[in-house]
Amino acid sequence: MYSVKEIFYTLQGEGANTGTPAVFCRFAGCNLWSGREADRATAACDFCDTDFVGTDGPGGGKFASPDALADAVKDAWQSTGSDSFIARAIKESDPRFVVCTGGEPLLQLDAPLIAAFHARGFKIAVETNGTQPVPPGIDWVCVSPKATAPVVVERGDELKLVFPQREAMPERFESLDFEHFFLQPMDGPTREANTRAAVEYCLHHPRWRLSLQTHKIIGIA
Ligand SMILES: C[S@@+](CC[C@H](N)C(=O)[O-])C[C@H]1O[C@@H](n2cnc3c(N)ncnc32)[C@H](O)[C@@H]1O
Ligand SMILES: Nc1nc2[nH]cc(C(=O)O)c2c(=O)[nH]1
Ligand code: SF4
Ligand SMILES: [Mg+2]
Repeated sequence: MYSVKEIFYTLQGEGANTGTPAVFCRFAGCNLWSGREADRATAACDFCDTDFVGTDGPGGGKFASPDALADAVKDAWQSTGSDSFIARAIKESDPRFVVCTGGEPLLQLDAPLIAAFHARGFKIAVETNGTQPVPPGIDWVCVSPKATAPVVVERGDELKLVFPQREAMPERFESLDFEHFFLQPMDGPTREANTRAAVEYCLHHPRWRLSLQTHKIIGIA
């Protein structure tokens, strides 16, 4: 059984794949925060910008099998919500991309679900907090470490650090085995100052690049 908050089709807004069309599969639940505001101040991760509680979002639900969830993701591919726009011809040969996020997706994403996505022609990306081992077969691994939480994932495609975090400064991570290193300004009341600080850090440490949450800038999901 998989618990999914929401499934939606949009452009990846962050990191090296920014601008890439993808189905987002947002799994419910996280090991670093309950998702309740009352617990935020004492949570291991206290700046989360996401509602991942329950299964009540668009396309969300409880899925009894890998095939059921992978079919729902496939049905969401190219579902733009504006059907009158153009007649859509979905080519089986087109690349398909699913971003598994949450919540913490690696509490639920397992080998049978990876196989079910691949069987439907999807490349699979994951957005993870790095505290859970990554199962084999995932095509793109994005790790976003959180201050006090132990990181067990030491390699991947991109390391995307929300900045600044007092106990997770970039120097702690730059010896890990990632292809891309990004700083993403922490959204919230100090977002503008955080953005200026991230720009400054990248200018002084050029192996780090800036990741903006472009979907928020342009007002898409
Ligand atoms: C909501 S998390 C879900 C996936 C996973 N639990 C994780 O933390 O990577 C998706 C991405 O949003 C980032 N994020 C969460 N809250 C943020 C905030 N306030 N500002 C900027 N990025 C944030 C996370 O660091 C992560 O890269
Ligand atoms: N457009 C868009 N891109 C994203 N990249 C990572 C997201 C996430 O919440 O994991 C996200 C999201 O919520 N929307
Ligand atoms: S680890 Fe990810 S999903 Fe969990 S609270 Fe932090 S940002 Fe949100
Ligand atoms: Mg998001």
